[in-house]
Amino acid sequence: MTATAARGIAVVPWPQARDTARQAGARGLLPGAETEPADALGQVLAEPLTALTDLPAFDTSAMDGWAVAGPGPWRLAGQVLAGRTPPPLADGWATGIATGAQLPPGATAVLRREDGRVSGGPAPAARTLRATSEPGPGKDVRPRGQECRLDEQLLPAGTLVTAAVLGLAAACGHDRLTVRRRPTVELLVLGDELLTAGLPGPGLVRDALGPMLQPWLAAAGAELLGRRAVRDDFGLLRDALRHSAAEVVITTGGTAAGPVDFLHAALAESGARLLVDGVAVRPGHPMLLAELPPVRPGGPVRHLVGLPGNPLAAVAGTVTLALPLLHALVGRSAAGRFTRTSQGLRGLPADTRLLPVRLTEDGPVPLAFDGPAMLRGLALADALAVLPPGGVAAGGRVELLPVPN
Ligand SMILES: Nc1nc2c(c(=O)[nH]1)N[C@H]1C(S)=C(S)[C@@H](COP(=O)(O)OP(=O)(O)OC[C@H]3O[C@@H](n4cnc5c(N)ncnc54)[C@H](O)[C@@H]3O)O[C@H]1N2
Ligand code: MOO
Repeated sequence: MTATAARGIAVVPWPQARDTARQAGARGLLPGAETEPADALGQVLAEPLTALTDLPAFDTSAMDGWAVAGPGPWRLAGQVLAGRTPPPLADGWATGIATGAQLPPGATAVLRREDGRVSGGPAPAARTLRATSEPGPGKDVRPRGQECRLDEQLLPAGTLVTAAVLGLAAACGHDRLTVRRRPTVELLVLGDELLTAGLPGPGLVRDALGPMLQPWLAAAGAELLGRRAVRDDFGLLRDALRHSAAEVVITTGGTAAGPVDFLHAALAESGARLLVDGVAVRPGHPMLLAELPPVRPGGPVRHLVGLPGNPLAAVAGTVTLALPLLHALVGRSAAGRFTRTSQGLRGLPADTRLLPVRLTEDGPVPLAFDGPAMLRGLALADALAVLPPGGVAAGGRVELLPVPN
């Protein structure tokens, strides 16, 4: 029999929940805008990155030494430094050249400094260059267009702009990049028992989710409009949902069936449509995803991700629903990360298990303190391993999900 969540939607298998979040985001793909490259870091290319030039843009010396024309020995004429435009080189002549300098027209190869001997008088033209090891045609030359040609597509739309992408974009001549606008996010932290400073006391716990989710979501490309504590009050929560200006509202806590777990009721009163209400995964079982009606008639649909209050369960909800939704809103390609495990990894009979692991030479190693209310294992983890029902046998393939870093 299919397990059913309290509000009547079937609890879905973990892969289906993630797909639903991706599809919801893809329906709301955000527009692209041109930006300064430095501001594009962590955002996603809205258009393919194409080369604005051949790379290299000119035939380039790959070594310090001499540009030579034809077979040796050669007579010597001057030198070419990086940044200069050299005169042509006639057959039988050589010129000193630096790594990265433009090869003179007529040069056929580069002779490395350590492979040549110069003999003869003090005047350069009276000197002769001989090779201890004759360079074949094109040796140590990076020919124009070796890396790419003008207009060639280098990266597809959907690529995350990393430091390496900024470097490549600069190398091929870009002064602006077109990236998707960041999705706006509001984080609502629910629970009267939560403290934002000081020591946990009787019945009181420190809010562990605000400090973890805020930087994590920002690093995932969200524009945080704010993080607010919302008391355990139905009306306050309903109004916070109704009026949030964010495209994605993320709540923590209140997803289950406790006396002050008002999230389902507040969603119902706000006119929300549940897309996921409970997932066959541990931890994180009561996570949910909903569409929220626009704040003003005709405005865009908003989304709500309800993360369970137990901290590791909230992490599970983040990787299952929040990040796939946010990534799909900006069209970020959903490339999976996989590894092999040398030891068997124990799963659950019917649910997916998300397990904090360290990555070692032998594959993922489970960390202790992986209970739903704990973060101690996660804080040492390199990833969360996705263990389908029944687990993964030794030698099997395991999907890895990101953890906050
Ligand atoms: N009768 C049932 N009880 C519970 C069920 C269930 O199916 N039936 N599911 C359990 C599971 S699984 C989880 S996970 C939790 C989810 O609970 P809620 O989302 O309603 O969260 P709360 O009740 O508000 O809090 C649970 C737990 O987490 C602590 N918490 C909450 N927010 C934070 C925070 N920001 N930082 C640190 N700790 C936080 C809170 O104090 C509670 O200890 O429900 C089970 N119960
Ligand atoms: O989803 Mo809950 O995390 O199993 O405690």
